[in-house]
Parts: sequence; C-alpha cells; structure tokens
Amino acid sequence: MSFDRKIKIAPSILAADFANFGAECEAIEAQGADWVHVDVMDGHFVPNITFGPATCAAIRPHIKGVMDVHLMIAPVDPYIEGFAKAGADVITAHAEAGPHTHRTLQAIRNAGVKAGLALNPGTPVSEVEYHLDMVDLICVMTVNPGFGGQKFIHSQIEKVKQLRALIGDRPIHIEIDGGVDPVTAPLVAKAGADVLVAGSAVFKGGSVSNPAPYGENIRNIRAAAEGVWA
Ligand SMILES: O=C(CO)[C@H](O)[C@H](O)COP(=O)(O)O
Ligand SMILES: [Fe+2]
Repeated sequence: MSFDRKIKIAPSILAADFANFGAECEAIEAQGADWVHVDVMDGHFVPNITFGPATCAAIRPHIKGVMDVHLMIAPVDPYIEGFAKAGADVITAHAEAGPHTHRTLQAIRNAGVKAGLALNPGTPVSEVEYHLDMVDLICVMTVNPGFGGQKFIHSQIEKVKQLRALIGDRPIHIEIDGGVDPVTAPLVAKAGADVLVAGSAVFKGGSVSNPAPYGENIRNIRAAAEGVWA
C-alpha cells in the first residue's frame, strides 16, 4: 500500500446489502472505489453491532485493493491480531477506546498493518500530537460513530485544517468518516483530507444487480472533491 495524497473514495459497506458483502465489494471496486471501508461495531463502544474478524476474512478475497477496517470497539487490543489475520491493510482504532492508545498503535504496526487513529467529534486534535510517528492515517469522525446516514457535523472542518497543519509533510492520510456526499466532500478536501469514506451517498440508488448508480455516485463525490483544486 503506497502513500499518496490524491483523493481516495472509500465506500463504507455499512450501507451495503449485509446478505451479499462479497458481491457488493466487487461491485463498488468495479465502479471505481479506491478503498473498501469496513465498520466494526461492538454494541459497547458504540450503540450498534455489526460483525467481527470472521466476516472480514470472508470478504477479503472479494477485495482487490485496500481493506480499511474501522474498529469501533473497546477494548481493542485483544482483537488486533484477529483483524490483521483477516487481511486488513489498515486498522483504525479510536483514541477514546482506552487509555493506552500508543500501545494499541504499536500493536497494529507490529501485526504488519497500517495504523489509523480515529477521533470522535468532541475529541481535540491535540490527542494525536504525540502519536504522529505511530500513525499512517488519522480519521476525523464527522458524525458520532455508530450509524450510517447521519448528518455531517460542520465544526469538524476546522479540526481537519488544524490536523493538516500539524501533519505537515509526514506521510499520514487524513480520512473523513460520516455524512460525506458531493456537498460536504469539497469542504473537507479543501481543508486537507485525502480519504473520503461514504456509505449512504455511494450505495444510494444502486444494488449488486444494478451497480451503475454506485459508479455515478463515486464519480460525483470524487469530482466535487477534486474540483476544489481546479
Ligand atoms: O463509521 C461509520 C459510522 O460510525 C461509517 O463509516 C459512516 O457513518 C459512513 O456512513 P455514511 O456515509 O452513511 O455517513
Ligand atoms: Fe467508519
């Protein structure tokens, strides 16, 4: 997985057909997705439950590119190896999931996986200041984690700007997660984000048997984000 700052669209399969993950992953990649974003929720750290490492391992053969695993679980450390073995390319843990964030990031990298750190909307940028040498990606949550289809929280744009300034030239991705669509994508791209997670806005109007809307939705989000630099 090489580093670049081009806009990457990462559809969240939280908005896919849960009975058909394999085919959904193949469909979104065929329609132009750069990464596949996989939301793991435990009903404890967040008020919703999705799935675990076995499901990630099952969908892995259906993803050619990057499998981006977003862990909304606490504790997180006991499960890192399982998600690494399931084939994750990126594992993102939450700064709010426990007191030993540095240890968690070490464990992710020791498992041979790129390390991500997610910040809830109420968590300040200073939380990542002493982790910059330990992270490959910082995920700014632009909704409260737990559910797809929520409204984008605009106060997070300023956080992205602060992060961009803090990161400087370091090879760290800034990922945005929650409420990304063609209207909000340019706002975060302009502020300095490069990975845009989008669930509802990618999957709306399409299905495995009618995947063309996925492609149109992905192209619209990408064009809106890239248009900022035109
Ligand atoms: O982590 C998440 C929620 O906790 C999801 O990745 C996110 O909500 C994507 O869904 P949408 O684009 O519909 O907001
Ligand atoms: Fe997510």
